[in-house]
This record gives sequence, structure tokens and C-alpha cells, in this order.
Amino acid sequence: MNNIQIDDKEFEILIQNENIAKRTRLIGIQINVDYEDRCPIFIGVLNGSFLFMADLLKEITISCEIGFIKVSSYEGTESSGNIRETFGLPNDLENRDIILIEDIVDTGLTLSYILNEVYKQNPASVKVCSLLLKPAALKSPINELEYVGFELTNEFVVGYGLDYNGLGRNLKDIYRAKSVTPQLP
Ligand SMILES: O=P(O)(O)OC[C@H]1O[C@H](OP(=O)(O)OP(=O)(O)O)[C@H](O)[C@@H]1O
Ligand SMILES: Nc1nc2[nH]cnc2c(=O)[nH]1
Repeated sequence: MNNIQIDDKEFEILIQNENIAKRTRLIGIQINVDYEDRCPIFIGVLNGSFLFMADLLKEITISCEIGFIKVSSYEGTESSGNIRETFGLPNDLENRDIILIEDIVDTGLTLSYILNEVYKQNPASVKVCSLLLKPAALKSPINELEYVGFELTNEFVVGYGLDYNGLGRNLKDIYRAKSVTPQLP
């Protein structure tokens, strides 16, 4: 299925699940090496990270803890940049190694907000693992961004946890919005 319709938008295939799985396996191996003999806390950012978090954690063989947090920011395809609150952040992060798991880093506003909240608890270290990154959309560099699955251009993507108007999170593959060709009169 190379082209799909979700709500009012057409999407085309961008990254197949086999390639997501291969990349995830490699990231998992790297994290196992980097955190050998440590016990990091993986914190997934809901909702979008739920599939990536589950698949990545199946590749993790070191001792670790797992949690999820939720922040709110986006409607449709536009970034509101209007992040209100973090829900569910553990309050015992002092001296712990934290690995934040994101599905996508776009403007980086969500992540900057979360990082700020996490640092208030004086963790030992903080790194970010994101399946997707849009480098050209980043509003400011994020030094903690250590593990990235795929770099994208500035296109809206959906599937494998990412939604369009609440739909499409269950898709195995990742799709990008097809550009609309202007209609001649
Ligand atoms: O880098 P940014 O421009 O801040 O965008 C990235 C954030 O946007 C998406 O979350 P969203 O707020 O849409 O919530 P969701 O995970 O529930 O879809 C995504 O999961 C990231 O958390
Ligand atoms: N679904 C989806 N959510 C996002 N949040 C930030 N960028 C995106 C994107 O490209 N797709």
C-alpha cells in the first residue's frame, strides 16, 4: 500500500516497517553498549512514541526502568508551540541516567520543554533517542539528541505512532503527506 488516504489528506509511503526495525535494532545495540553496567530510565513521550518505545525496548538487554510522560502541543499539521503541562514525569530522577524516547523531533519545542523539567531534578545524565528528526525545522540545537533513526525534510509524516487528526497511529509504516498540486482554472 504505497498511497493512503487519512481523513482529508493523501499520504505516500516513506519508510517501511522493515527499515524501521533494522534501524531500531542498531540503536538498541548502541544503547546497550553505551549504558553497559548502568541502569538508565527510559521515558517515552506519549502518545507518538508508543510503538517505537515498545520495539526499541525489546532490543535493550541491559538493566533498565521504563516510564511514560505526556505533554500536549499539536493540532492537525501545524505546530502551536503552546505546550501546557507534563503529566506523569517520575519525581525520583536525581542522579539517574535518563533516556527520553520520542517518535519525532520537529521544532524541538516539546523536547526543550521536557528537558527543562527533567533537569530540575538533577539527573546524572540526560540523552534523547528519537526515531525521526527534521533538522531544518529545529528552532535551536539540542545537545542531548544522541540517537536518531532517520532524518527527514520538512514534510508532515504519519504512521508508526504518529497521527493526523488522531488517525493513523496504528500504521506499521511511515507515510508523508503528498504535496497538493495547484489546480488550474
Ligand atoms: O519538535 P516539536 O515541533 O515540538 O514536535 C514534536 C512533538 O510533536 C508530536 O507530539 P504531539 O504533541 O503531536 O502529541 P502526540 O505524541 O500525542 O501525537 C511528537 O510526538 C513530538 O512529541
Ligand atoms: N504526525 C506528526 N506529528 C508531528 N509533530 C511534529 N511533527 C510532526 C509530523 O510531521 N507528523
